Amino acid sequence: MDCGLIGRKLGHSFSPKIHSLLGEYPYRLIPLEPEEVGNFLQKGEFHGLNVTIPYKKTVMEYCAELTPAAQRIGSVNTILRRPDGTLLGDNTDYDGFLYLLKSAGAQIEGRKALVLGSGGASLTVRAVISELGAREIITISRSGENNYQNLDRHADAQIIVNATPVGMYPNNGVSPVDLDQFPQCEGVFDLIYNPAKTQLLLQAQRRGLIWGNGLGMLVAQAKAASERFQGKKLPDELVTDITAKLERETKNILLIGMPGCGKTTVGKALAQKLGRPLADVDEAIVAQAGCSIPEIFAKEGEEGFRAREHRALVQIAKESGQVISAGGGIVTRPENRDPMEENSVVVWLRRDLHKLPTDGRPVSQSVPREELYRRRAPLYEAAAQVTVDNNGTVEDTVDEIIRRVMG
Ligand SMILES: Nc1ncnc2c1ncn2[C@@H]1O[C@H](COP(=O)(O)OP(=O)(O)O)[C@@H](O)[C@H]1O
Ligand SMILES: O=C(O)C1=C[C@@H](OP(=O)(O)O)[C@@H](O)[C@H](O)C1
Ligand SMILES: [Mg+2]
Repeated sequence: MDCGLIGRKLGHSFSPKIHSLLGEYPYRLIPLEPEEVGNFLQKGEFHGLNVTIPYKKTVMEYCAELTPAAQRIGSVNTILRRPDGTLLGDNTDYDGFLYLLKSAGAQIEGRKALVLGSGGASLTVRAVISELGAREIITISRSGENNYQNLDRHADAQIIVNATPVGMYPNNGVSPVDLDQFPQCEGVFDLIYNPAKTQLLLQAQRRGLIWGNGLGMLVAQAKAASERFQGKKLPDELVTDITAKLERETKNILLIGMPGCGKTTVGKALAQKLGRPLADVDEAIVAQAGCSIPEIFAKEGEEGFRAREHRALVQIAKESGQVISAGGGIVTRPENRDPMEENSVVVWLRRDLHKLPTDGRPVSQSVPREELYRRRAPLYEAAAQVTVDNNGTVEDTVDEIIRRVMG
């Protein structure tokens, strides 16, 4: 049984990995140029396929039959070869988005929904929301009747779904809309999964709304496709388990804590043990500035250093799957919150104050450690999801972080 994914650019697709966890069948990435698609489908050395951008509509004419979901959405993301050799076009993005809403506990019935974007993903979203009984569905597009200039018409929206690429890696940190414009909003969903939390989702989370990103949707559409490939039902827990696994593997582990508590040292050992790349924010600042941290403080003051630190963090934190050692003062600037939270599990490393060195650390030299700790402990506490003591050996600390973060 040969399966795979066709599309134009498939560089870092998660699909082969997800399908390897869903069943035992070969699943290949098959990048095709537009003129190759027809021939590939007709020649037909495959049992089942997934289809991604830009061919979800192109493939429809090669399918002898379309499922109701594929017809309604007007696009095909899953193709199945039938016993007589003809192709059935289906759409499991529908199942994927349905899962995303259900797993987040969203209530759609009777609600007014705004769908940002008018492309293929938007069609899927609208089909699902309509099926779930939304009261009104408004599509926002750049040049349509309802656009980003007249969002005030829809200030009463209760559900917002981002089906645009705005905020997607590498353009992190921007949002298609400001949620403050929607005081009645209850739930926000973003089809993007890199970063794990777009700026839109960070805003939703801070407001205490129901929210979800596109990773569960990606896994759930793959599971629905895999059920069709394998001709059998798969347990729903597989979706939750695989999503959690991918999340653990892609999220950065970001170390924060008092200056000298061991972020750089533990970070190195942790990265090595996990086989992950290591990024040290202070090292990036020094490399960029071409001089040492005490020199930066002397020339540009703490303000200058913090501005450099923020810029370095923004660049580093948008990459995935790394270990990141921050500088001790990263939590003192509110603008660092979004980049720290978008893609990382934040770990607060604690080491007894009397063990903390102060050399090469201008802040530690000007403020006594106890006083600095008094000011900063609440900030570390608020920023961290996990707290780990670093008073034993470096190896013990590394193992404890792995145990707590990787489950
Ligand atoms: N668990 C540990 N055991 C022994 N020494 C440690 C431990 N953790 C850190 N250190 C030492 O503490 C000093 C400061 O560590 P460093 O990694 O530079 O801290 P930070 O990056 O948090 O400022 C270094 O000399 C380092 O070797
Ligand atoms: O605590 C701070 O304000 C600082 C900590 C240092 O990093 P370490 O925590 O790695 O020493 C470095 O970023 C700079 O000297 C400022
Ligand atoms: Mg350090």
